[in-house]
Amino acid sequence: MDYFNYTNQQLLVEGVPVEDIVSEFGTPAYIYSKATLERHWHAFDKAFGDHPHLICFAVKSNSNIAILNLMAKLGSGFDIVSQGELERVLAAGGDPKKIVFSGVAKSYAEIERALEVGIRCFNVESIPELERINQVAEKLGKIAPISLRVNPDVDAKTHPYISTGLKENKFGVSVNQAREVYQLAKQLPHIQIVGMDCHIGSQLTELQPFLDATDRLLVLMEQLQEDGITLHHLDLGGGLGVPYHTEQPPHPSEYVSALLDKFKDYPQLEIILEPGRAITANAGILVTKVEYLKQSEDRNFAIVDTGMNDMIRPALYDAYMQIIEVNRSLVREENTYDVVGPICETSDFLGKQRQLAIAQGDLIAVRSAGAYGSTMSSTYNSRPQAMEILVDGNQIHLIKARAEFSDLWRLERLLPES
Ligand SMILES: Cc1ncc(COP(=O)(O)O)c(C=O)c1O
Ligand SMILES: N[C@@H](CCCC[NH3+])C(=O)O
Repeated sequence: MDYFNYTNQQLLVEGVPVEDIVSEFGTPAYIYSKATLERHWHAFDKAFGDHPHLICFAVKSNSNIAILNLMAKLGSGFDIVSQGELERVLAAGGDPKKIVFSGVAKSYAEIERALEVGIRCFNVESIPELERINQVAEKLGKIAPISLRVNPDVDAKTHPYISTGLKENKFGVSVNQAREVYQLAKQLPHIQIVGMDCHIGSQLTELQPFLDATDRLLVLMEQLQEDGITLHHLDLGGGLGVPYHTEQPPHPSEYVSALLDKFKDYPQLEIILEPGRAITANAGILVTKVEYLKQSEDRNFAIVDTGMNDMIRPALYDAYMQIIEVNRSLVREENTYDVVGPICETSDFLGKQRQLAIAQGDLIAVRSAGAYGSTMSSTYNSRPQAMEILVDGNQIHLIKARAEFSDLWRLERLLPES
């Protein structure tokens, strides 16, 4: 069941007309469906059956505290990449024992805080980071659980900016060096080796790169066994894509069952996944109002009240996001529009050359906006970020209000009078 659908040509979220939500709260607004978030999380979790596993939701895809709280209630773990994300997860009631900490630049303070709260493990991305973790753990009198992020040198066949598993990328330790690094880790007194991880990229639409990466990790895991190192878990990262347009990525259940095929001989080995986009993207839309329709010699522009400050994916990756009318019962002439925002940048577009039947004042929605939308937003041009709303059946929750203008400079200071 799709919780975003049209009834009488009105866009609804879990049965609630988007127009009603907007008339109460205004625009621009991210609107999420709780039932969709839950369904997507369960699709991963259930597909594992009895095999030991942990779904660690990638916080970077959507870090709204209400959504993290929802994930925590489902029993989810979390993949974090900063102390900020750690504090959010804790504030949302997440269990520290289910947190894995990725990222290439963990600071002393971040490592200290993570050890203090007792996270599940550090996904270590380099030798100097390993040494730093050992040093901080020694200072605190603790043993740090670690997994080594292995860069398997697999082409994820995605946009180059979101491909992470090639040897020219900054992430992880090369698959050829990893055995040595594990040897080093074994000798460090405040390090406990618990696993191995990889993450080869985001918005992957094919299974093969995931399977190739898994094969490489399994070979390495066997070699480590010869070296007297037994892993408790393998973490295969996130990255499963979603249909933004014409893509046909595998369903989470198909993806998990293809992975599980590789682990038939390892019934005790816990598998961790770090999905972000596949849980959140299609659980949210970004609703915006058409301020102006402008005709130039060359184009028709639909100028809306949100743009790259709230949704940067089209500007950053030339990403295609579907744009739909909220009320299709209105009588409007259909036209081809570039849908652009208010920001003073030529890259400030949400979509180009789109067929839309709209007039000034109408509402339109950017689909698949639940992932990497609000989390990548900014206040550029001093525009408060879009509010966030979660629909739960017939209940509508404002989960992030739109800032007042004065909030925008709350941390800034006037110079003293001279
Ligand atoms: C280490 C790590 N894990 C998980 C994710 C989540 O990826 P996705 O949202 O594509 O599932 C990312 C982002 O690409 C990541 O860098
Ligand atoms: N932010 C990206 C994905 C990168 C994921 C983080 N490693 C996107 O919107 O598609």
